[in-house]
Amino acid sequence: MLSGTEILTTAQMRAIESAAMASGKVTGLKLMKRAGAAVAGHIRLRWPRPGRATVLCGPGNNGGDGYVIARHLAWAGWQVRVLGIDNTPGPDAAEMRRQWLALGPILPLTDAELRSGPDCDVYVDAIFGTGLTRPPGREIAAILSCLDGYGGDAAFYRPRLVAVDCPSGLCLDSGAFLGQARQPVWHNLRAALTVAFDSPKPGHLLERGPECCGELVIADIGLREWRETEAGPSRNGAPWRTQRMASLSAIWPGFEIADRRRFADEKRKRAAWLTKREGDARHKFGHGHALILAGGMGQGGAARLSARAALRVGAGLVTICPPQSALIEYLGPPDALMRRGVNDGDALIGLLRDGRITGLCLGPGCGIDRAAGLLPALLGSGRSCVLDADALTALATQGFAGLHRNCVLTPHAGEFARLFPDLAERLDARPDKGPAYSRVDAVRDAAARSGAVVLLKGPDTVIAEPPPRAHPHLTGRAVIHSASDVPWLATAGSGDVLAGLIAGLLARGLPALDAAAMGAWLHAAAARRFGPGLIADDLPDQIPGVFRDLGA
Ligand SMILES: NC(=O)C1=CN([C@@H]2O[C@H](COP(=O)(O)OP(=O)(O)OC[C@H]3O[C@@H](n4cnc5c(N)ncnc54)[C@H](O)[C@@H]3O)[C@@H](O)[C@H]2O)[C@@H](O)CC1
Ligand SMILES: [K+]
Repeated sequence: MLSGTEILTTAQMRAIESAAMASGKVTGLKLMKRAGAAVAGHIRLRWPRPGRATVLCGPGNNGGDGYVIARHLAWAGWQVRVLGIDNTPGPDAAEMRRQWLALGPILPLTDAELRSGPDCDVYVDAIFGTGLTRPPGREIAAILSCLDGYGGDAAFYRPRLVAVDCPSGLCLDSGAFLGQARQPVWHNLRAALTVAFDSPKPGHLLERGPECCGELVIADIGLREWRETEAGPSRNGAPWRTQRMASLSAIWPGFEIADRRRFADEKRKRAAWLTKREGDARHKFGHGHALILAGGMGQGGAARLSARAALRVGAGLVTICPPQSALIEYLGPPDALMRRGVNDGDALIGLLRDGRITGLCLGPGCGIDRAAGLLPALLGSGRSCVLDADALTALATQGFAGLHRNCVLTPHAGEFARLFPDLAERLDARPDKGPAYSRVDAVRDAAARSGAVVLLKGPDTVIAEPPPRAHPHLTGRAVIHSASDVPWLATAGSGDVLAGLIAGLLARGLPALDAAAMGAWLHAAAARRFGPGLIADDLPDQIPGVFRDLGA
C-alpha cells in the first residue's frame, strides 16, 4: 500500500556487493569507478564551472571512490588537491590511488595539511563510509571538526562539503556519530550533498543522518538491475535474502523521486484506495466504524482532534465515547461525528458486541485511570486499535498482557522510555563501536516484546511489527518514516491527530503496520501542504488536499 524505498543495512549492502562480484558480472573496481563517476557527476551538476576542490581520501574503498572523483574532476578542468594515506589495503582502492598519482600528488591526510591549503569551492569527504567500525582517531577527528565549517549551515561558509556515501563518522546503520553522546548534539558534520550508492541506509534517515547528510542523492551503480534480473534464479538463500531486515523500507521526502516508475504505480493504487474508488463498498459501513474513547469534562480537545482525523481519513462512521456525564462537552461540530456515553469497561464490552466497529482509539485526553479501566475490555475484544498517550501510561504499569498484532502503540520518546526502559537506555548510550544500536533495532525489539505494532514518533518515526508468528526468531517488517523536512509538525495535539488517522485507517481495514505507515505519511503530507504556522487543528482539514495532490 505504501511500500517506500527499500533500504539496506551496511551488512546487506556488503553482502549484495560480494554476491554480485562472485557472480562474475561485475568487479569491485567497476563498482568503484561507477560510484566515483556518479559523485563527480553530481558535483559537476551543482557546480557547473570548474573550480578548486580538495578530496580527502581515507584508508578503504570510500577513499578509493575519492581517488576516482579526483580524476574525474581533474579531467573536467578542476584544480584538485588530494589528501590521502600511504597505505591503502584494498586492491581496488590501491589501484585507484595509483591511477590518481599519474595525475597529481597525494598530500598527507592531516588537519595541518587541510588547513594549510587554499580555500576551495568544494571539499569531498571520502574518508569513511559503510566500513566505519569505531570512532575516528584524533587526527581524523580534527579534520572532521575542521570540515564542520564547510558544511551547509555554517554561518561563514558557502555550502560546499560533499560526502561520499555519508559524512565520515556517521554510523550508517543508526544515524549516530560513533564516539559521541547521542544527546545533546554538540558536533555536527553537515554536508551540503551526500551521494550514496544503490539504496539509502538506515543512518541516512535516522537520528542525525538527515541533518548531517544535507541533500541525499542515491546513485545507481548497476547493482539494482543485477539484483532484479540476473540474481533472480539464485535468489533463494542469497545472503541478502536472509539478512534483509525483513523488508525494511523508508518513506522520506525524496522517495517518490528515487524510483519514479514504481512509485507512479504505487501512487495510483494508494489514491484509488484512499478515495474509495477501489473495492465495491458503497455503504458507509463498508468503510468501517471507528470509536474514539474520550475523557471527562475539560479534557475533550485531544479526542476531538483524533475523531476529526478519523473522519477525514475516510472511516465510514466515527463515534466519540466520553463518560455519559461529559457528553455535553462533545456536542460541538463536526456534526458528522456521533456521540455515545461509555462509562466503563462493561459498557465498552456491550458496545463492542456490534461487529461493525472495526477500529478504536484509546488514550488522547482520556485520563490515566479511565484508560486503565477501559484497556482490558478493549484488548479482550481483539479489535484493531491505537493505544496512545494515557493508554500508554496505563500500559506501562499494567504490562503487555492482552496486546495483539492488531494493536498499534504510538509512543513518543518519553513514553517509549516508560514502556521499554532498557531499550531506551541502550538507544541513548554513547555508541563506541559500529553498527550502533539503532531506533529500528529498538522498535523491533519493542514490537517483539509487546506483541504489538510499535510506532516510535519523531522526525524519524520508526514503525515495526512483531516477528511472524510461525517464525518468532525472524524480525517483522519495519518502516522508517522521515519527516525531517516538516519541523513544524512538532506541535501540541499533533500526536492526537496521528492516532485518529491510524484509527480511521484501521477501521477501514488496513492491517496494523500499513495503517501506521500510511497514517504517518498522511500526517506529514498534511503538515507539508499547510506549511509553517501549523496548529494541530489544521491537520485533518488538509487531508482532502493531500488526496487531491495524489491525483485522486
Ligand atoms: N565494496 C564495494 O564494492 C563498493 C564500495 N564502495 C565504497 O566503499 C565504502 C566501504 O568501503 P570499506 O568497506 O573499505 O570501508 P570504508 O572505506 O568506509 O572504511 C575503511 C576502513 O577503515 C577501517 N576503519 C573503520 N573505522 C575506522 C576508524 N575509526 N579509524 C580508522 N580506520 C577505521 C575499516 O577497516 C574499514 O574497512 C562505501 O562506503 C563506498 O563508499 C563503492 O566503491 C561502491 C562499491
Ligand atoms: K565519507
